[in-house]
Amino acid sequence: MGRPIITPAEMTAAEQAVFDAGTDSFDIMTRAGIAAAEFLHARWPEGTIQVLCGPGGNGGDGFIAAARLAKLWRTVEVFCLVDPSALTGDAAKAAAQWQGGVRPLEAALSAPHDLVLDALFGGGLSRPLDGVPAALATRGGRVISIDVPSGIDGLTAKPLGACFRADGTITFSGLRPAHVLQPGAALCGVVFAADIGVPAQTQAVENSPLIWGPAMPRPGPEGYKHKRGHLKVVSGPAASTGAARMAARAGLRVGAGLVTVVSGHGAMSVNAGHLTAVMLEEANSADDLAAAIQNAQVVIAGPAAGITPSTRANVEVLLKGAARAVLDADALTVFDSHPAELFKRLRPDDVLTPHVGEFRRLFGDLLDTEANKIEATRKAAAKAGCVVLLKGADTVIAAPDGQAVVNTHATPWLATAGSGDVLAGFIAGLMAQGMATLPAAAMGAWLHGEAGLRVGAGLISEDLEAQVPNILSALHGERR
Ligand SMILES: NC(=O)C1=CN([C@@H]2O[C@H](COP(=O)(O)OP(=O)(O)OC[C@H]3O[C@@H](n4cnc5c(N)ncnc54)[C@H](OP(=O)(O)O)[C@@H]3O)[C@@H](O)[C@H]2O)[C@@H](O)CC1
Ligand SMILES: Nc1ncnc2c1ncn2[C@@H]1O[C@H](COP(=O)(O)OP(=O)(O)O)[C@@H](O)[C@H]1O
Ligand SMILES: [K+]
Repeated sequence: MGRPIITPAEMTAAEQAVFDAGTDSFDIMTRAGIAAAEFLHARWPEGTIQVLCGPGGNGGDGFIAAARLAKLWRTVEVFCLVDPSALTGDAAKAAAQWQGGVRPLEAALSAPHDLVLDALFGGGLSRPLDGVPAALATRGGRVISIDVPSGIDGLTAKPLGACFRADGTITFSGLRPAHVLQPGAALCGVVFAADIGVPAQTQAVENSPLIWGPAMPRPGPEGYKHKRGHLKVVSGPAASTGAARMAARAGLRVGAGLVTVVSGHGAMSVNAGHLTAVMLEEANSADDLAAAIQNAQVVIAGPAAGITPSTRANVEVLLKGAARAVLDADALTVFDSHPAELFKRLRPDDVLTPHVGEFRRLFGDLLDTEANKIEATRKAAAKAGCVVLLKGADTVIAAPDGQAVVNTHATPWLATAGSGDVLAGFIAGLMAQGMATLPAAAMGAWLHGEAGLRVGAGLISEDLEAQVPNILSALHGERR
């Protein structure tokens, strides 16, 4: 599985279960502090360290880490927001482990150092940083944060105000939403999740080949094209056919055995002039489309389809057929004033692939009312009754039963016209070969990100599919 993404509430429940089973909470804090010290020491083996401790558990981890770093012969100075005599519980016990002096936090502002270990606030952040913590957060320099960079809310992934910008973050048991969702994720640096013996239950994971690798389609010696699935892509009108063709090529690249663009008469000649391995079929009415999709396993509708009554009629026809549907772009926007008309037709194995604008049109203000993008996408999937993939630097894929996968394996170079069409093609091409919708969406998003990373600067959407053979060969362990 990928790394679990745990909410603070799930973490608290996991912690409680461990305590109920007899483990001392200070033992857990000790493991956390030691893990933090070892993470810092392994990655940043040189330089003097300022450890900044807050008044709660995060500060407790900091004191334990300071003691461990000193044992590793690192030069450490400890600064605390409150007088150590004011600390209580495990934090007080942790402070007692630190043999050196403790200076007031303010003194850190002018003390020379190479690295900062930020142990001010983690899960207990209750208000924006102010005063000395805010000044320390914004002064720059190399920072390693414990749990989350102080000032960021672990659940919403949003800074409450001033916050640290870390080069590395060590957290425990799994990731928090702030480590994968923006804007928090961009402020965490490299994130390491240490096992401290507190296993948490969650339905959200970070995307990884570990999730879908075992289900990757791969033709055997008995394979032939009809066995690898038939994907059909509904073309836009004559002046906007490129999106459907890019989706179609992407579907073919990931292994669909047959891919056909279904086009109205007016766009036939332009499609015919541009298609080679992808086939072409004419459909001029809803009935034609219903007949055309009968031999398809998966259909894509929406890319550059046009916000027109015929796009809406096409979607309604598709959702009556047996093929699973991948609906993107205009196929979503045509339902913006009556989304319930779409939702009642969707089946659990269909997938919607909105960007944030399209998501808001269908699902209203979920992104504002829910705690974070994972929760918003989950609610959307439950409302729509199918898989929803909400695009972005943090792409969230959720199923109606609450399972969620977050893909951060991507690059901002993917923010370019047509890149979403290619993503829809990857997902649909994998589904056509029989992959279940959620893993196909997760694998499609990962492939899309990997292709984007390989192309890098200068990327245009047409470049993405050419990366697929090398990526798939690597995933299948085949030499090229
Ligand atoms: N969960 C786990 O399994 C494990 C958790 N562990 C560690 O414990 C951490 C959670 O500890 P925690 O609950 O004590 O909260 P923490 O973040 O230290 O802060 C609370 C204190 O800060 C204060 N305060 C808040 N905001 C403030 C502000 N802006 N400015 C000033 N003060 C502010 C707040 O005051 P209050 O809101 O009560 O007024 C309270 O005194 C967690 O992040 C992890 O590092 C590990 O040890 C092992 C496993
Ligand atoms: N900053 C970013 N970092 C990583 N990926 C991004 C970023 N911005 C956009 N993307 C990805 O690029 C694609 C854009 O899709 P979309 O908005 O539908 O564009 P289009 O409609 O032009 O195809 C999505 O897969 C999205 O996740
Ligand atoms: K912190």
